[in-house]
Amino acid sequence: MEVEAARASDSVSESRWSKLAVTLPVRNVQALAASTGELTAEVIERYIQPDIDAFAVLDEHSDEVPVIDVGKLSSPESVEAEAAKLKFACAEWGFFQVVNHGIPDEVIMGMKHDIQKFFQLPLDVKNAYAQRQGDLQGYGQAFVVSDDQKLEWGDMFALFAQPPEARDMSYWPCEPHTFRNFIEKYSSEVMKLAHSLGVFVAKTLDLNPGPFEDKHVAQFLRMGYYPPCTPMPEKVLGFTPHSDMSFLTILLEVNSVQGLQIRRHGAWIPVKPCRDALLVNVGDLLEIMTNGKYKSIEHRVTINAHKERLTVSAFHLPNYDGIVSPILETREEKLLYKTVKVEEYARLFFTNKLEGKRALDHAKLSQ
Ligand SMILES: O=C(O)CCC(=O)C(=O)O
Ligand SMILES: [Fe+2]
Repeated sequence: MEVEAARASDSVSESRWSKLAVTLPVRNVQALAASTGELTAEVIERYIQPDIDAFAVLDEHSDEVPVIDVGKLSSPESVEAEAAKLKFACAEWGFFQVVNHGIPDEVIMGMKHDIQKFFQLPLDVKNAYAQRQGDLQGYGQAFVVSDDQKLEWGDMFALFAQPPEARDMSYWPCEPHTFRNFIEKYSSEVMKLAHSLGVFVAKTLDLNPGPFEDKHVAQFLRMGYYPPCTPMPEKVLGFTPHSDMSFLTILLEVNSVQGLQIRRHGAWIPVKPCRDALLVNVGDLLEIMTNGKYKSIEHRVTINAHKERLTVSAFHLPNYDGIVSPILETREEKLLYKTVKVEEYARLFFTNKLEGKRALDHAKLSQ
């Protein structure tokens, strides 16, 4: 009975998330990159990013992203020091690597293997999977809202995952044949991790974990494929600068090819992929909930001249029908953000092209 009820209300929320993913059809970049003869100056023009060099890239800071050991957060002897590191990471970086995250190695290895196989499938096979779940499951490029907009040098396959007891996997890809099973396991494990990180995050602010636990009942999995760009890798981006709408995002860097850069003190810091870690970032909704103490940081994806990059982003989102409110630590604390309706915030986020932090600016109270 309970599962049935969850299914009914979740499917309402599911179809409502799906209405947001409006995007114009554009060419598949993987196919384009493979057909070098077609890469004329005119074609590539649409991908050239005029502001790509606007800020310095500081390679020398690339191994400074904080590392959080989940094992240490769970043990009474080490929890205090590790929680202090977590607090610093969320407040000062908005990004951190997690090690000892508890996700079994075979799940991560299986997911990594099958994703690479999946992207090698013919385009029509991938497209067919994308059309099976309406707008919720997509293949190609998201957020293309106008014909003259610059395009990103990457494709994605995205799908929506409910909590394990309510999910419908019948639309998920089953090629290679183990893929659906690995997506299911990976998605569940990452959801559990997001859940426990949410609780640890609440503890670092001495807040009641309740509201932090129920803020990620839905998950979008975005599998990204960024082909090499032989003619001009330094002029294109796999993902333009944006902050994530989520509560927490957890990123798996499938083949450890570097590409992600995060905005810090006005410059871009490349993040060095770490084989045994997952990369976590604070999303807009967590910034709002913490009244700005934890930061949803802008990031972008650069492109390699010779190597493809594959990633899986797992965005953890609250219920579509809910609200997110800033939670204050003390009565004296000044309120800096509005309470947002998830539905309205999502609409704002998805209908604006992701230019920096525009959606989040709307949630700030003018001082
Ligand atoms: O693929 C990546 O490295 C990051 C992608 C990203 O920023 C996102 O999916 O929001
Ligand atoms: Fe992102």
